[in-house]
Amino acid sequence: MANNIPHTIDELRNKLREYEYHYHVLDNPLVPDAEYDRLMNELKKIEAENPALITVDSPTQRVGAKPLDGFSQVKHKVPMLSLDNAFSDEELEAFLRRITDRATVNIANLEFCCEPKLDGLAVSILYENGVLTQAATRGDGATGEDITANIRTIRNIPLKLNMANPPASLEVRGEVFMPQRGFEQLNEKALAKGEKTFANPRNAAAGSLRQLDPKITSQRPLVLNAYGVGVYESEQPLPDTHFARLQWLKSIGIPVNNEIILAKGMKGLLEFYHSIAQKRDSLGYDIDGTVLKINDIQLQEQLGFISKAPRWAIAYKFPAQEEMTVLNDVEFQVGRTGAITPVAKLEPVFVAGVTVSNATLHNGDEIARLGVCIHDTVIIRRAGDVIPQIVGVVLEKRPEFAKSIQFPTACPVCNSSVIRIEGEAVARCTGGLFCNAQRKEILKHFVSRKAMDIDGVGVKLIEQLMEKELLHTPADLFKLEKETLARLERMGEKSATKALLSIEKSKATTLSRFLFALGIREVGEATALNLANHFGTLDAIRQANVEQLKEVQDVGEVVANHIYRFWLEPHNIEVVEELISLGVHWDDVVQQEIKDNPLKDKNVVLTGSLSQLTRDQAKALLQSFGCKVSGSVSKKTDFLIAGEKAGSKLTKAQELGITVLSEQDLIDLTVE
Ligand SMILES: NC(=O)c1ccc[n+]([C@@H]2O[C@H](COP(=O)([O-])OP(=O)(O)OC[C@H]3O[C@@H](n4cnc5c(N)ncnc54)[C@H](O)[C@@H]3O)[C@@H](O)[C@H]2O)c1
Ligand SMILES: [Zn+2]
Repeated sequence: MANNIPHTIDELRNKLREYEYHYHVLDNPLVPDAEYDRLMNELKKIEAENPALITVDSPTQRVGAKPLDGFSQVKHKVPMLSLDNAFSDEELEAFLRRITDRATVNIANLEFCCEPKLDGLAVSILYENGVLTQAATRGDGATGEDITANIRTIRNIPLKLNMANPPASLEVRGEVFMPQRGFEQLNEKALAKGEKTFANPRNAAAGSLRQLDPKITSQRPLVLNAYGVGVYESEQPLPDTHFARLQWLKSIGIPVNNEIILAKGMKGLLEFYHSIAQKRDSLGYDIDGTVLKINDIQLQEQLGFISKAPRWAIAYKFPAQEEMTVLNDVEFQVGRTGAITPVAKLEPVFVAGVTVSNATLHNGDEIARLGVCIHDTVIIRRAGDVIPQIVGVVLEKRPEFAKSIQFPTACPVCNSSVIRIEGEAVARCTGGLFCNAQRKEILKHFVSRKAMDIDGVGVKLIEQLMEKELLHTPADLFKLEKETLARLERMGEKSATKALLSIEKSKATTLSRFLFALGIREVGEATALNLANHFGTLDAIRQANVEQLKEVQDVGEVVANHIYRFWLEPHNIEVVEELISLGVHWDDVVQQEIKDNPLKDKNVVLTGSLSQLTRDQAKALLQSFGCKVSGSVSKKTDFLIAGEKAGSKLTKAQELGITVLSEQDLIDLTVE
C-alpha cells in the first residue's frame, strides 16, 4: 500500500494540473469545481500524512497557472495569493484556532471584515500619479498577463482617481465579474448566432477579460469590485484597518461591494455567512461564499502567509452549485401545448442542498449544442430557484457504450407525428385533437365562449369526465348521455340537462368558430375568420397548400405551416369528421362578389418597405380588389409592387419583364 502513495500522488497532481490549465488558462473547465476541490483535498490529506512527499511544484503550494502566451507578462511586485478554504463550521473554527495559536487575541472580540466571495477573476490595477497605467491578471501569483487595454473598457473602472494629491503608485486589487443578467443576454446572443455559450458567469467573465482584442471585451458586461490594496507609494499613510481602506478606495472613485460589513467572533462570522447565503439569489451576480479577513492591518502583518494564502483570511464557501453525475436516460415529455421536452434522468446527486435526479434538456438544439450522450458524465448546475440544468459534459469520462440521444419522430403519448417547424426550437406533437397530453387544454379551449361556446361544460366537469375516461377528444362531448352526467359528483339532473342543452345548441356554429375551436397553433379568432372568409369551406382549407394558405391576410410562413401540418395528421381528421357526423354544422361562407377592376384575379407580389401602408394593410387592400398576393416572383406574376430598398425580387421581376408599380401607383389604382 505504502508503495502506492507516490504513484497516486503523481496521478493526482497531474490530474489537478490538467484541470487548472483548462480552468485558469483556457477558461473552459473540464470538471465542476466540486470535483477539483475533492481531488485537491485528497492531495492535501496525503501530503499532511506524508510531509516528506511535498514538493515545491505541488498544486497545493502554487496559485493559479502560468500566463497565456499571447499577452505580455507583468511581474507582480507584491505576490497575488489565493485564499484558504473552509467548507464547514468546524473548518472555520479551525481557522480561528490557528490564529490564537500565533497571536494573543480574544476571538470573541476580534474584528473581521466580512465580504462576499465574488465569482470572477482577480485583477491588479495600477494607478501612477492618479492615472491608470497598467492592469494584470493574477496568473500564477508571481506573473500575470498584461490586460491594460481590456481593463480600460470596463465602465465602472475610473481611468483617473478622484482625488487632489494622488499617490505616486496605488495598486488596486479586486474581482472582475459578469452580472447574471448580462451573462444571460450574452448567451442568448451567442445562441442566436449559433456560437458557443459559456457554462457560467465566471467562465464568461474570464473569457471576456482575457481577450487579445479589447473591442470584444468592451462589448461584454463586466464589473469590478475592489477588495484590497497591493503596492502603495505615497507620503500619506493608508488607513490602519482593512475596512477603512476599502472606504477610502470608494471615496477616490474605486467601486467596492456594498454587502461588506464588520463582525466579531465566530458568532458574528456565522451571522454574516447565513445572511449573505439568504441574499445569494437576489444579488444579481454570482458569489460562491464569503471572505472573512482580520480587520486590523498590524495583526494581519504579524500573522503573515503560508505557502499560497494569507493566515489572516479565509474563504468560507457555500455548498457547490455545480456537481457531476451520470446521465442514465432521456425521457420525452409532452406538454399541454404538444411541445416535446427532453428530460434528463440522472443518477441522483446532491447539488446546492438538494438531491437532483431530473434536469431539463430544453430541446433538440440544446442536446446538439451540449453534444451529450446517454451514459455521459454531465455537469449539473442548480442556481437559486432555477430548475437544475445540464451545463456541460465531462468528455474524459465518456464510456465506450455511450449512445447518442434520438429525438422521437412520433409522440410518446399518442403516436401522432412530431414536427419541428423551421426557425422554431421546439418540436411538437401534431395530434392536437387526439393527444392525451394535450386534451385538457384542447377541451377547455374547445368549449370556451369564442370557440364552440358550450357554457354548461366548465373546467371542473371536463376534469371529472377525463378522470372517468369518458372524455378523450372533443367529439366525445357530443356522445355524452344524461344518466352518465347526472351520476357525476356535484352534477345532478338539473346541471346535466343544462350541459346537454348547451352541447346541443353549440352544434349550429360558424366555420370560423369551428376553425378557432380546433386549437390549431397560432390560429386565433381573427386568423380563423380570415381563413373562413378567404376559402369559404372547410374542404377548401383542408386542401390548401402552404403557398395558398399564405395568401390569407395575417397568415405567414409559420402559421401556414401549422395549419397545413394539422391536416396532415390523420388523427385530427378522424376527430373533425366525427364531430361533423355527430351533427356539428355551419353554413359555408358566401364569398363576396368582387366588381370588375384592373386588379381583379391578378397575381401580385409585394416587396421592399412601404411608407404609407403596412404590409398587412397593402395585402388586405389588394385582396379586397380580388388580387392573389403571393410571396415570390414567377412567370405567373402580373405586378410587382416595389417599396423602398427593394432587392432581389425587383431584379427578378425586371428580368422577367413584369410590370413594376410603386406604392403610390397602387394607392392611385385603388382610389379610382
Ligand atoms: N473546475 C476546475 O477544473 C478548477 C480548476 C482549478 C481551480 N478551480 C476552482 O478555482 C478555485 C481555486 O482558485 P483560487 O486559487 O483562485 O482560489 P479561490 O478562488 O478559492 O480564492 C481566491 C480568489 O478569490 C477571489 N475573491 C473573490 N472575492 C474576494 C474578496 N472579497 N476578497 C479577496 N478575494 C476574493 C479572488 O479572485 C482570489 O484570487 C476553487 O474554487 C476551485 O474549485 C476549479
Ligand atoms: Zn401526442
